[in-house]
Amino acid sequence: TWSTRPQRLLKAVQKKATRGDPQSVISAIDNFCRHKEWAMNVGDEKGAILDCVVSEVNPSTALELGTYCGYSTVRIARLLPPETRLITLEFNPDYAVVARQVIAWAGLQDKVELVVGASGDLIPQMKQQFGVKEFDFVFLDHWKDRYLLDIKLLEECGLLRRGTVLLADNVICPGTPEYLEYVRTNPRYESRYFKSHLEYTKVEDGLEKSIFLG
Ligand SMILES: O=C(NCCCCCn1ccc2cnccc21)c1cc(-c2ccc(F)cc2)cc(O)c1O
Ligand SMILES: [Mg+2]
Repeated sequence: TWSTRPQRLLKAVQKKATRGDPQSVISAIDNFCRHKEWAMNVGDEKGAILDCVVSEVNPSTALELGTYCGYSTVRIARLLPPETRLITLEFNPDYAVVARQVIAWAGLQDKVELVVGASGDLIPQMKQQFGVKEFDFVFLDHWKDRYLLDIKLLEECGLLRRGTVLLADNVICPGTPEYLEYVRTNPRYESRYFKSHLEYTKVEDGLEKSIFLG
């Protein structure tokens, strides 16, 4: 039976990275994706911007939509102080199996709660089921046509507060035009575009940082 790309990425982490060393896990994935097989991690260039925003926000409770193999999960969780938590949602159970092992290899499993399911079903459960009061930071990296629906859902569920920072991947490639239009024109958001490139390529892409003004 053939292995999948996420399984081959995990093998590269287990071969090249040091257990308990998040930076070595990040480097192992970036090297695999740059030199062996492209994969849709946020990557090192956009990842550095993600690091800056996470460090600036220093969130107590963070949400990631779209775990994939756990690359951005590790990037975010490695910057979180003790007693803070990152909830990450993944729709594809096979991706989740790989991501759990990548996150564990980095030694970050105590900071991360990986939940398998669809954002539309899980976001309304965040307060009751997951004991979340509100999110300080949200990283959007899932289905591009769900970004706008899901920030409206987060608003409706009272999960955003004045100052919550939303950071969206792929606003140029593959692109999220309705989302961009909304956060850039709605007076309840203060938005800024960070120009970058599609992971491991020269194609333009970028991150949109939007602060919810309440
Ligand atoms: O599609 C992308 N990501 C989403 C994958 C599926 C997420 C599913 N999912 C996860 C949680 C969750 C919760 N609820 C509902 C659904 C949910 C993506 C694609 C590209 C890309 C690909 C080809 C190309 F030629 C150029 C660019 C680059 C990226 O960086 C990406 O992120
Ligand atoms: Mg992405």
